[in-house]
Amino acid sequence: MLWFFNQAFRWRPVSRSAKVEDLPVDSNLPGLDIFVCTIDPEKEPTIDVMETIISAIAMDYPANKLAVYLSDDGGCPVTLYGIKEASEFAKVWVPFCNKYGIKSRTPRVFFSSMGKEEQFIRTHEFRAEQEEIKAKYKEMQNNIEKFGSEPQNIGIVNDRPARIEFRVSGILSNGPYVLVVDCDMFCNDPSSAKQAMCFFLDPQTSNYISFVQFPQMFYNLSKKDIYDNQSRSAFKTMWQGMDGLRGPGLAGSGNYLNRSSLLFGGPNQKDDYLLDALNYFGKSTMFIESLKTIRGHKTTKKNIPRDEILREAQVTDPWFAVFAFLYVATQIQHLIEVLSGGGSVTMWWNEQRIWILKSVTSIFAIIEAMKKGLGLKKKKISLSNKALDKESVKKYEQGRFNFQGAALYMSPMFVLLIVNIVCFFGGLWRVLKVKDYVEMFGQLFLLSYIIVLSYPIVEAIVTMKSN
Ligand SMILES: O=c1ccn([C@@H]2O[C@H](COP(=O)(O)OP(=O)(O)O[C@H]3O[C@H](CO)[C@@H](O)[C@H](O)[C@H]3O)[C@@H](O)[C@H]2O)c(=O)[nH]1
Repeated sequence: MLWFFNQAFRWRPVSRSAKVEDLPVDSNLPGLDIFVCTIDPEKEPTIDVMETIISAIAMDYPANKLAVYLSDDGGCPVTLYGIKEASEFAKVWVPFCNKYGIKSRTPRVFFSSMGKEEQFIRTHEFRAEQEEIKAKYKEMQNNIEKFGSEPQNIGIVNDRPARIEFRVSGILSNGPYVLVVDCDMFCNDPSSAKQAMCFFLDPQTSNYISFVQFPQMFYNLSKKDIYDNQSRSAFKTMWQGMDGLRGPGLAGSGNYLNRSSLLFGGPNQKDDYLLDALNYFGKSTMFIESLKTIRGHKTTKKNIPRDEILREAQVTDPWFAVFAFLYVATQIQHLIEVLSGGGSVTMWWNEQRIWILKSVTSIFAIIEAMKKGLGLKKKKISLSNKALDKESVKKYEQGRFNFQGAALYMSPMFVLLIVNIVCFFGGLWRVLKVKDYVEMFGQLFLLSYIIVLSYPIVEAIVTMKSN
């Protein structure tokens, strides 16, 4: 069944690329508001949040058309202090990036080994300026760190999520397009905003595109990537597959959105909401005025031939009737997808392992969704920790699985695995006794495949190395 439904992703994958040179001149580009939100400086260190803010400010987009908002749901003094420091630093950082055409516009990336290629064939003047900026960068970091070391500056004043960026920005800058990023993300290509505009401003795609989703990637992946964190299958196979069907889903962040679609539905939605605006959007007359501006907004569209900005690829997969053939073919198909994208056999193996883990542990998501559907669950957002735990990072880099803290989530996996192991030995015993090799071959093969795939969990159970 799973195989069957998954084929939909392969029917008509679409891979898109944009030609920013064909966009209208900067003065004709529409406004863009970037939203970043944070809540807890202990889980989301302010220094890191400011990297995200600086990379957003440094986007290759006309300054008078770009507004960056940071919402602090925790209302912490250190966040306010941090953004003042970051905006001061941005005053030197952005001109530097523009002057030298820097691509890695997140200072942490530029000053790390990831930014090495930016250093090639550079003048003395560049090096001198770079040193000056590095000193200012360090100063900003030290100041924020010092301020954040005082307990009264990192306390959460208000832990009720406000998420008011959308309304506030509607009154202040009201950009017809918005970008949403988490506070631990940064953009690795400053032209991404312009690339997104290619889709919004193209007369053909603008009729049906409400958002442009960029793939999310981790920058500190280890070579072994045992947890399949690079999410190749999500952003290559699934998102491109959905794009060719009825369009991909939102990935939560990393998406440029048409503000009008967010407010009123699709780009062609009628004005019903505006007719009863007070009811839908509250009593702020200023905000309602801002909605009218957005509704009436006409972007300067340039007639770009569609083929020039979008490239599409179509693949049709054959239908396999025999189960064994289906199984082998699926594995080969998966392997080819991984290898053709520059991946390795280890990556293919890790993807299979994590796929099983995710499939089995998704039982918890199903329970959560059911509770929510039945109204048994209060709305609560649990925040993921972004502060690096050195011990866990070390384990990850060494390619060692870390099950600490995951005991509950792993329990269905443990149970299934133990059932598998028992069945495997039961099957072996039957083969030796009854000698029905042909009948048992398929079952024993599948059982051993799952056991080998789950080796790290078997090891954890046997040695009880982790909690
Ligand atoms: O009450 C809250 C809770 C969260 N956040 C912010 O929301 C963002 C996302 O929260 P996080 O815990 O980081 O979510 P993750 O589970 O790590 O990320 C997943 O969920 C996000 C929200 O849907 C998506 O944007 C990501 O792509 C996806 O990886 C962060 O910037 C948080 O600071 C708030 O501002 N207020």
